[in-house]
Amino acid sequence: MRLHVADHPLVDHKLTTLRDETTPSATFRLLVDELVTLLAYEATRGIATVPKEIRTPVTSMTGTTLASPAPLVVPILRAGLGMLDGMTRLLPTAEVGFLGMMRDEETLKAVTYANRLPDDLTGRHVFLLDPMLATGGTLVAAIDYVFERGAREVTAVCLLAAPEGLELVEKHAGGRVDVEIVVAAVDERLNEKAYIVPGLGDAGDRLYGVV
Ligand SMILES: O=P(O)(O)OC[C@H]1O[C@H](OP(=O)(O)OP(=O)(O)O)[C@H](O)[C@@H]1O
Ligand SMILES: O=c1cc[nH]c(=O)[nH]1
Ligand SMILES: [Mg+2]
Repeated sequence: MRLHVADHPLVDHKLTTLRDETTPSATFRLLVDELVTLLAYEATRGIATVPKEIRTPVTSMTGTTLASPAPLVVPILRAGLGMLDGMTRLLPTAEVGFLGMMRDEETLKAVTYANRLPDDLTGRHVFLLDPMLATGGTLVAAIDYVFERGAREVTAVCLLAAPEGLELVEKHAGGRVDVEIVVAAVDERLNEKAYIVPGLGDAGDRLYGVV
């Protein structure tokens, strides 16, 4: 497993406003979108390409284009949905699948309640989108889900990760070179309710309201 922590003043600046409890939903959504675009640049660094012959107005040349099959972007509902537009803006040829997962706040286990993904993901590079990697239960389940369907490579794009969650993913997929996590920041710890500290609260609620 590879971990990439974004180290950029713009990311830190936007993340600070995102964390601020006085930031309203509308601004929160805008910031998530902007942050994902910045992270997407890093997350797509290893994307497969093939040479492409083209003619410029001046001469012919061998350029580069994305390889087939197209990458699959999978937001993990609800909160991951707030990251979708920022990702597809940079990767417009990607296809999109959906995974609905929620953490049971009693057991902290991830429960899958919706799945709209192709059954066969053979050869696909899957980008999982979820702002929060807390205990890691949700991400581990999502990684298993797409690998069981034949995905070639998984890149998880998250805003915040807790060390405990990274450890769980490492334990589960540590030996795999085909798993990468790209994150804006790694926070201090989880609190007694398994919320990330200092964190930003419940990402889904801050994006879409309390359920
Ligand atoms: O790492 P874990 O401990 O599994 O927790 C992280 C998960 O919790 C949040 O979703 P939540 O269950 O709150 O659903 P929501 O997006 O609908 O709010 C978050 O968006 C992750 O999916
Ligand atoms: O801090 C946390 C942990 C899980 N889910 C969230 O939305 N926030
Ligand atoms: Mg939530």
